[in-house]
Amino acid sequence: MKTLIKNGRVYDSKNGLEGKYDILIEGNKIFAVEKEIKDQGYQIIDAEGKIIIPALIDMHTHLREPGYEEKETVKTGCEAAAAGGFSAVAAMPNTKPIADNPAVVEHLKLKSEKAAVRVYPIGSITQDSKGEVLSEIGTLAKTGVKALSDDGNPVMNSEIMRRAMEYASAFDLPVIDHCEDENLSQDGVMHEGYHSTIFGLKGIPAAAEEIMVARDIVLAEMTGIHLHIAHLSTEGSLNLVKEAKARGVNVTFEVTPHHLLLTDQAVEDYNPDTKVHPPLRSERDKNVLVEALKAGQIDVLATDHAPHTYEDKLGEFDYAAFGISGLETALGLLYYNFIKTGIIDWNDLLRMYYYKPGEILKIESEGLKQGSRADFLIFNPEREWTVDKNKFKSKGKNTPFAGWNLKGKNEITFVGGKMVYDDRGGKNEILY
Ligand SMILES: NC(=O)N[C@@H](CC(=O)O)C(=O)O
Ligand SMILES: [Zn+2]
Ligand SMILES: [Zn+2]
Repeated sequence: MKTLIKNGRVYDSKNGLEGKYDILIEGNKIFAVEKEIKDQGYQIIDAEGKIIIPALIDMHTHLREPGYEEKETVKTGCEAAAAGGFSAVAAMPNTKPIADNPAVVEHLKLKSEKAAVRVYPIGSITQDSKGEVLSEIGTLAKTGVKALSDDGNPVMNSEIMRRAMEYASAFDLPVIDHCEDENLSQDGVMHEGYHSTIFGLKGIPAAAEEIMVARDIVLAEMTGIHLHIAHLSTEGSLNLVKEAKARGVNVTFEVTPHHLLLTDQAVEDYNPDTKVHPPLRSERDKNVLVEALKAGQIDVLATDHAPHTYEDKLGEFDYAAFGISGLETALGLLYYNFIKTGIIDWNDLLRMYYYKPGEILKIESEGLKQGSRADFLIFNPEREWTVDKNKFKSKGKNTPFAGWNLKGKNEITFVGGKMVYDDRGGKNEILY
């Protein structure tokens, strides 16, 4: 049975598409994309007034399984991804146990088989992500990890990082680093600056991130590997990466929606859902990141979806867990704040949230063309909605965006030719 999506406005400039097109899908593939396809008894989805783009790829997601199933499971995390308009996520290895060996990676692959979206495993750089002994990088590569990262933790020892990069290059894997000098961040809980002083909270200076970004760039230059900086959040880090790129260093970076939209001022009510690594930064940092977004200088957008339980976030700000549950708000926030306002367009979004992550992870990301996998989303730009964490598919209700009123929402996600999410008329349904 073929399905015909009619009358949608399609954006995918890489495949020469911008305007009204009909899309015919058969099995898991796109059979045709044409100005008009005649109905020959197909199953029809009317996308009049809707926008169709390739479904997004989130290269920084925490699925928490195995070990922290109370926070999230592969099933719930992938449902959240489907609802958010993603067809694929890359899963960070900071589970329990850490994905530093083939058994944990195989477990994830098995769990992912029945999930709503595709899952690409990331292996840890060091055993138990302790930063002391390298993981078995060759074995991890054979198991199919798409990158290496100790995310959640920095690799403090520069010698270990150097060796990790050398091994990674032998297997053509990018190294994704969570840049944080722990001697500087210590037990800080928010960005160090005016607001941390006023709120009486221990700060994490911008330098804690920037020093590690600088070190990693030096090591990437020395080893020639592809370095990817996770959740870049400061002006200083951005400048370091820009300079390195200009010198020809193979470095890319990602920015999260929350660092583009919130500042350290958001911590003023001591809401633990504003507590995240790296911390929400200064107004200036945020503005500089938005300028970079506008100038086309950001490589990748990524959620850093970090779900936690209510209990993990309960109590005093100082003791709450770090992290924001981001998969179900990312696209709505980015559309309403940056696309609708003309700061970026749909093709910019695709470059940062589909093509570049696909290229970095070396995974299929061919967009909307005949013969490619039918992974796309149907977005309703007129739909008004309010972020309601109780409607999240994710177990992680920890969002600082609760109650935000947005216009424009993902309504349908197709993964491999199958509709996995349907929110027409507010159904908010996952379909298997
Ligand atoms: N971002 C966070 O604040 N938390 C992440 C870890 C990480 O991305 O560093 C988590 O795993 O909870
Ligand atoms: Zn991190
Ligand atoms: Zn993370």
